[in-house]
Amino acid sequence: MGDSVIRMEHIWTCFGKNVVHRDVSLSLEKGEIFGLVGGSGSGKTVLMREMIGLQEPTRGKVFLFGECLQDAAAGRHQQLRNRCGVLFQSGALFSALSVFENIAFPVREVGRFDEELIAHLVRMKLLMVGLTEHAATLMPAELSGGMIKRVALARALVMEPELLFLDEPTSGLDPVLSEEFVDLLGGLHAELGFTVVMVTHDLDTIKDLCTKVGVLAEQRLVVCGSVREALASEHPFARHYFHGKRGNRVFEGTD
Ligand SMILES: Nc1ncnc2c1ncn2[C@@H]1O[C@H](COP(=O)(O)OP(=O)(O)OP(=O)(O)O)[C@@H](O)[C@H]1O
Repeated sequence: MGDSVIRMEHIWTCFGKNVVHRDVSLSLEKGEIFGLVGGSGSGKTVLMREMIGLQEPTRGKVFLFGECLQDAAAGRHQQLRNRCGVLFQSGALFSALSVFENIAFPVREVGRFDEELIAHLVRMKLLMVGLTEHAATLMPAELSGGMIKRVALARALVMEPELLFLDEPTSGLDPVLSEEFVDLLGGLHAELGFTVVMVTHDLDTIKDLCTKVGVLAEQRLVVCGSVREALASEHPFARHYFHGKRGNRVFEGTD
């Protein structure tokens, strides 16, 4: 328990009368890949924002790297966030900046690295995500969907985060590119050992990558365990989700 990268204790989130989370608790250990699933509007994004301190739950406590965010002094949140990388759903690259400047952006924000080191960090991360140095000179409009994801991943990794947040990392990719991206992530995870929290609708990603799955339904985390536990859940949403036509095809042979 002391080694949890993230721990949430009895989280309630309410927007006026809209109760989004009702007593949600979870704990993630170092190196885990956590996949968060749930219907549209079930509160996946809000829960992820609460984990990183971008949003305050109505009740309950969030511990990031062992520190309680609610008790942490102002300014400390940013220091803790600097240990995290975030990849937003659409890639969210800055369209007016080159690939180089996009990847360098988080480094420049910290503001204590010289140009030589920045260039080195950017080059390393480009190679890490399977792009050549030539890609650094391109503008986002010149990139394919798969390349955008890779650049966004390079940017999320540039500060060598211990914890990576991915919001639907394979959305918008065709099955082949999606599989390539999942392989890339799996390889980098094995090499670098970071912890991952991802929101995803993609059952293949869950099967191939996730060590733990959380299912949000009816304001609660109705499953929080291994893929096998998720498959065994009796909750109607989980049953429908994992044992629909597609689920059965993806998880065939998994017990
Ligand atoms: N700032 C806010 N003010 C009021 N309501 C909000 C706010 N942010 C989120 N909500 C509400 O919280 C609920 C959960 O939203 P959230 O974006 O976390 O869902 P989600 O599971 O990520 O959905 P999707 O899969 O469609 O992206 C929704 O009902 C949403 O309208």
